[in-house]
Amino acid sequence: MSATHKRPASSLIFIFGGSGDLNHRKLSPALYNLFIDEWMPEKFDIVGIGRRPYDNESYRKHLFNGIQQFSRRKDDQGGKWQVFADHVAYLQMDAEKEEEYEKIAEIVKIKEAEYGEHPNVIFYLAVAPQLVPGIVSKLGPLNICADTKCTRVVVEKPFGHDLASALELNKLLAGMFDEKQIYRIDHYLGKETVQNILALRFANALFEPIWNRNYIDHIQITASETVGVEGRGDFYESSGALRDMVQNHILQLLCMVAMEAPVSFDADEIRNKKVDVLHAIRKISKEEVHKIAVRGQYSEGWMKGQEVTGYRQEKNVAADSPVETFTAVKFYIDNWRWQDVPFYVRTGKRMADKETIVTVQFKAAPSYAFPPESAETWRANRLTISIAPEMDIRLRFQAKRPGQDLTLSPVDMIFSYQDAYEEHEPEAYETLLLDVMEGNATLFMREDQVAAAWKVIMPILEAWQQRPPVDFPNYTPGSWGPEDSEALIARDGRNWASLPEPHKDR
Ligand SMILES: NC(=O)C1=CN([C@@H]2O[C@H](COP(=O)(O)OP(=O)(O)OC[C@H]3O[C@@H](n4cnc5c(N)ncnc54)[C@H](OP(=O)(O)O)[C@@H]3O)[C@@H](O)[C@H]2O)C=CC1
Ligand SMILES: O=C1O[C@H](COP(=O)(O)O)[C@@H](O)[C@H](O)[C@H]1O
Repeated sequence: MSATHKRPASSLIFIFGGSGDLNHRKLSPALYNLFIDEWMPEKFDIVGIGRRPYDNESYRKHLFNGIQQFSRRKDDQGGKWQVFADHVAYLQMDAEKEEEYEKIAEIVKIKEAEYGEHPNVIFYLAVAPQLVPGIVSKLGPLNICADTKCTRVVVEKPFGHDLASALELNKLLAGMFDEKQIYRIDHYLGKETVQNILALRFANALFEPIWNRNYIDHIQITASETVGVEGRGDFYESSGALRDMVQNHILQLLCMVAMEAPVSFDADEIRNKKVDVLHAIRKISKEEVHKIAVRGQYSEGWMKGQEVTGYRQEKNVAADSPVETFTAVKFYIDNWRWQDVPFYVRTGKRMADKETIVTVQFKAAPSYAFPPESAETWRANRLTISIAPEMDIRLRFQAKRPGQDLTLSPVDMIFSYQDAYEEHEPEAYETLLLDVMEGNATLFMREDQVAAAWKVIMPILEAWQQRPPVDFPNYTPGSWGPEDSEALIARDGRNWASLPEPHKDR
């Protein structure tokens, strides 16, 4: 997130996992769109790495197929794809074999000679987390990494499997690279609407005075998905919703909502402010986990007229899997701004709707002169930040309904990206890849942030591991998760907010 972007210096990008799903769906489309928008460097090359037997031509075809399915621009843009594809090559190698890394060193030498300069050399590790330490330790001896200015390594989430493995991975990376070279990616931070939380809070004088425990009743974050694990059973069995979504995306969203004002947009300043929030999250004791955290797993059932399998019937999933596909947690942040304000978060697969939203529920008016029957009062003021797929911000307040009776109803003031701007917003990975090429780490995770986020969830993970679930599967596809999730918030006299339909009460 630079104040202004400039076209990056020449870049040579190696994508470990070049034959994988993430590259097919997200990375290649993002690089293609950056190329069309003229953000790619004048001199660049992309080398996809994998064991599958592609040659350059079949690999480019495979990537174009991904563009047609997943890119925001799905065609060749009048021949631009062909020009872009000339910069793409495939390197078939087994990343677990040290001797094969010479091929990488060779390509770097060739490209240096071709460009007439030392390019940014970027290693994007789009592979399963268990491969990461091996790759990192084999890149070191190539000595390409010694150039701290130009060489960068991008590590996909999940960063480690738990606190201990994350610390170990950090140690390994620190032995090979300078912290400035390491880009721990969390694609939520590249989303326009997530970045806009900072603009909303800190570029307006309007919200910040009331953005605290005196005016805010509670905050909710929902990241629900309608998809199941979609062939990723192998990965998901060692993950689960808490590791997959809460440790990273949701805690990062929570930090954006709860952090103090930064004094600048310097990468470390923003990251310091965010890590302060993680450190202030109230430590959860194992004994209270069952009171503040809920887990769920989807059964087989129906969604939108289609029969869908249960999690335990997915490919590569154990028939008695204890892995959660849903979780809801109540956090508290022990600092002056947020003392005793609950943050309810929930995420799950195969839920009723795809929505990522932050809801800021303000307290009720202190005294209500209107007749009590005129309206429900406590939900009157609410700010809803829709991150995806809707991209808008809605401020809800009470208004008098037209007519002779004194009846109030909530109305929404809406800022919609689509209506407000003609420009198409870039995909998260476009922003993040451009930042990597430019060497800007503001939207990436620092090692202490990753560790602090693991510390927050470790008590839950440990308690759940000690007590396997007895009621799985416990929610049906197309629902809002297990009943316990409703109970978690209802016990506090509140309920989950879903995306408001504009003016539905009219
Ligand atoms: N898919 C997604 O939407 C998202 C994925 N991520 C993260 O990205 C990472 C990759 O995920 P995804 O793309 O889905 O996984 P895939 O299973 O689709 O891809 C794994 C990749 O790793 C490569 N690979 C595995 N073993 C080796 C080896 N020994 N040598 C060389 N290459 C190897 C595979 O290549 P080959 O089989 O050719 O050897 C393949 O390209 C994960 O950490 C995931 O959490 C993060 C956000 C979203
Ligand atoms: O990182 C991940 O995120 C996706 C959800 O991303 P979104 O941008 O579509 O909200 C999730 O499906 C996946 O399990 C997880 O690994």
